[in-house]
Amino acid sequence: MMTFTEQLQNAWAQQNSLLTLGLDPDPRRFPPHLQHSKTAIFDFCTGIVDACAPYVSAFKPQIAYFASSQAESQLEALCAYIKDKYPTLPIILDAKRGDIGSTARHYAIEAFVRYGADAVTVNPYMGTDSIEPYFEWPDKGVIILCRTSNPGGSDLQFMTLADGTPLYLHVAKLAAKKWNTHGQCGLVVGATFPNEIAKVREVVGDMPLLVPGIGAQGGDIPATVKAGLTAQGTGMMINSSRAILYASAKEDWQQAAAQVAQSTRDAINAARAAIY
Ligand SMILES: O=C(O)c1cc(=O)[nH]c(=O)n1[C@@H]1O[C@H](COP(=O)(O)O)[C@@H](O)[C@H]1O
Repeated sequence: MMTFTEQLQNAWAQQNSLLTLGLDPDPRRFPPHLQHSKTAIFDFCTGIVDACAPYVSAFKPQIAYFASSQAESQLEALCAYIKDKYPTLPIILDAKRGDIGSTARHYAIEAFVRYGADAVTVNPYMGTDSIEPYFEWPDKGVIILCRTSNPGGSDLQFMTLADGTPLYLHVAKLAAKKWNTHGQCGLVVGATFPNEIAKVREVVGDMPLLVPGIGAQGGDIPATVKAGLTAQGTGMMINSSRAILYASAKEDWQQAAAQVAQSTRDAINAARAAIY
């Protein structure tokens, strides 16, 4: 079996894309003809996945959007659909879980066994023992919150330790030096903070970065790419969700989503080309 990072590297090259498609299905924003079916969430997400697959290198379903609609079975079906139709494109389950080890083990089973995800996002603020259970799956990706894209991300993550290191950089160092024993760790660093992306890149070598915050949150693509690219010209899963998913709520919803995915991929690739 391929590891998450091998899968990711292959997908970056095969697709010539660093774009991750975020799957955050909000039924109120679906095209009206899809809204009333019992499988609306599955139908919408698979429609978007099929339209956008040529332009992306990973999929990131956000679990809260499914759970809040009692649609976990549709998330299971969606993950199975992606595995079957796009087996080379990794699934990152965005769950941001964090809990004591015995409970975290169940979150890991949920992500890797129930949904068959290739990677999961986790919250590291309960410490080492809260993320260790995920490492019992040595091939799976564990993507750790570091410098999140939201405005409140600065409240705690930007506080400085006694030696002057900001907390988010301390997390990056722990991830690179202590937690990355299987080489399958990644870090979340928001596109809304390109300066911090560059600082994280300096301390973590080629570790993959999940970078949400372009599109609906207004992050700057060239600045983001410049700050986070590795020497190989890859190293980033740049996520966009709402700007692609809800490009149109009319009959052209799939074409409109594909168009935004394509132009986002192209903008990222133009920024890569300007550097290498
Ligand atoms: O872990 C994440 O994916 C995440 C971390 C972060 O710092 N900021 C952030 O926006 N996200 C997620 O990334 C997605 C961003 O969605 P859009 O703003 O619609 O592109 C959402 O699913 C968020 O939950």
